[in-house]
Amino acid sequence: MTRDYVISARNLTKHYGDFAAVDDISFDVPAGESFGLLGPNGAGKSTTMRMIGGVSQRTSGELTIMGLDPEQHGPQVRAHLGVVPQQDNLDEELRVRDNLIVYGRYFGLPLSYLKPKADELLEFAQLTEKAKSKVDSLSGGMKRRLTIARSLINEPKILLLDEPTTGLDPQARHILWDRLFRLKESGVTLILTTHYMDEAEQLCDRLVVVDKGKIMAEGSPAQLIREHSTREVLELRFGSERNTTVAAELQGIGDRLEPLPDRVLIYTHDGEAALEQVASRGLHPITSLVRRSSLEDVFLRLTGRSLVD
Ligand SMILES: Nc1ncnc2c1ncn2[C@@H]1O[C@H](COP(=O)(O)OP(=O)(O)OP(=O)(O)O)[C@@H](O)[C@H]1O
Repeated sequence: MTRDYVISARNLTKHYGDFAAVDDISFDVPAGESFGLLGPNGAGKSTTMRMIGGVSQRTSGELTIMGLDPEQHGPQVRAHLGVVPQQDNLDEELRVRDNLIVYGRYFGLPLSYLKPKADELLEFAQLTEKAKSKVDSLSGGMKRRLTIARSLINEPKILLLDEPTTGLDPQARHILWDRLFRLKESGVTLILTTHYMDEAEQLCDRLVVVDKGKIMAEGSPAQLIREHSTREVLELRFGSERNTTVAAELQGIGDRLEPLPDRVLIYTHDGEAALEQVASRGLHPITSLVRRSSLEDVFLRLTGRSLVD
């Protein structure tokens, strides 16, 4: 069966001593899909990525990449993979274009291929004008794009992206998302980890929600929201003292109530109607907001915690 999927994990487990960083997870990724692991810090996302990349040994379970076990066929598997690690590990001493060429040499690729390929990738990463700049003069977003360009030097079928936009400002994130979207359109399978629900919603066809090494739910962003949350959410702020105590007075409004330290969430199919009910009980929040449910709500529902600490 595994030949239908570019990645298959069965009961994949990784222990550090007694601690299960990845705890019996199974998933399959078909070719061309953009697949995400969404979860908070420490959920086991990077550990899973390292096992896929063949740089960390699993404790038990099965894992195949393009039908091959990365522990037994490391070089063949790596030839299909592009890897974008959580921390950029560019060669700061080298100029931008040379980073691509030197990296390509590790794969044994000839200069006759690498020179035009580097130019093509710089164009793709919108870094052509920076070709001769030193890496340390680039912004965070540019470094990230260069790392992605570098990961594409061997024309991988699968791109592993560990937290691709962590630490970037909104504009830099949007440029990056656009580039990743183009890669997906060109047929590259994207595997990404993120703790940003908006990133998961933007980029992932399908994702697994992970927490404490386990898969809590799996589906497309829309499916997950449909299955684990209501259509709308009414967010009320009563002030830090009142948010938790007011919950008793809100009982019965909407489908579910979630009192958080900074706000109260009311899950409902009709936020405006719920807000009217709140007012009819003589309760007056400082602010109120009706919004659509997001993956953040799914995560809160499944784990009782927020995605971002
Ligand atoms: N080499 C290691 N030795 C011991 N424990 C480790 C090691 N690497 C990771 N862990 C632990 O395994 C758990 C999962 O870590 P992992 O880095 O996979 O999480 P993550 O979901 O990627 O989060 P982050 O975004 O913070 O990297 C964490 O509790 C971490 O402390």
